Amino acid sequence: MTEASSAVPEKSQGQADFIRFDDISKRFGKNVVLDDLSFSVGAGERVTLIGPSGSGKTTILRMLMTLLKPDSGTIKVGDDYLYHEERNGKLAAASEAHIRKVRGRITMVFQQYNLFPNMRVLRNVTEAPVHVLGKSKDEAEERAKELLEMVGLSDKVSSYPSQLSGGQQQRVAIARALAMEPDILLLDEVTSALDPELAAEVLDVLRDVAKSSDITMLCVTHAMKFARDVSNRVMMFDAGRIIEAAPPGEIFDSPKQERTQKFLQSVLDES
Ligand SMILES: Nc1ncnc2c1ncn2[C@@H]1O[C@H](COP(=O)(O)OP(=O)(O)OP(=O)(O)O)[C@@H](O)[C@H]1O
Repeated sequence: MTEASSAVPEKSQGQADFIRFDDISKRFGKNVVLDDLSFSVGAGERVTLIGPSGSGKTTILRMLMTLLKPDSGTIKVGDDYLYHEERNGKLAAASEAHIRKVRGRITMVFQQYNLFPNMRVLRNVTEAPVHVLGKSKDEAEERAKELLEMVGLSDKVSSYPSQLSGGQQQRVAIARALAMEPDILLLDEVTSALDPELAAEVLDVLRDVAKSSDITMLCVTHAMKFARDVSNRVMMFDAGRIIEAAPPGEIFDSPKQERTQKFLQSVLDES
């Protein structure tokens, strides 16, 4: 079993093991993607997942979104189970109603912004709060305007996504995610498709989000400076296991594992 300690940030008043993965395994055919993986994340903690391509980082985020089911093990968010291994070793998925409840607390921003192309920016942000959270149109619009101001796009509320740069579209996607008032924000390589300048704008917005809220963040990224600024903890994945987990200063300045050193060097060489 691979156990990564969970450092709870001083600022967090919340649960130390808000998100728990216990003995999670997942394989696709012969490809073992997650190998008996256990870790926990405290409420309000910001955790960055790093590691080579194919090491299982996105798989973890997708399981939290219930887009993907583990083969075995238990995943818990707060007091709610997403997947639960029973005594007989069988995997029990939580009920649909239960999953909906947990899903309502988690949102994810993807590498591709996935905005609705036929809707203006404002409606992109209000659509789910109105139809999923049941907010009134006025209330949703008021909040959407605040969020669009926060991401620096007040002047784009009436634009269509195709009229925006990639960085602007990604900032709309962040506003849209936050409009769902999540407890947990999952970020999957959100700047990988962007030029450095546009990526920097998006990362600045995320720095502000991290500073101004107590949202729990799990972030897959190659943007190491951002990870250093924002994270409480960095977890290094290799072949479906966490081989090292530590605060960013420690892992970036004096990684213990040779594999981590090599990976960080390769990221530096790329940039
Ligand atoms: N639906 C699927 N069917 C088959 N194999 C899959 C599927 N989804 C993921 N995989 C495989 O699982 C492994 C882990 O993928 P995952 O996307 O979690 O890695 P990652 O660490 O996020 O990598 P990257 O940085 O490239 O996104 C990869 O080998 C991938 O090819």
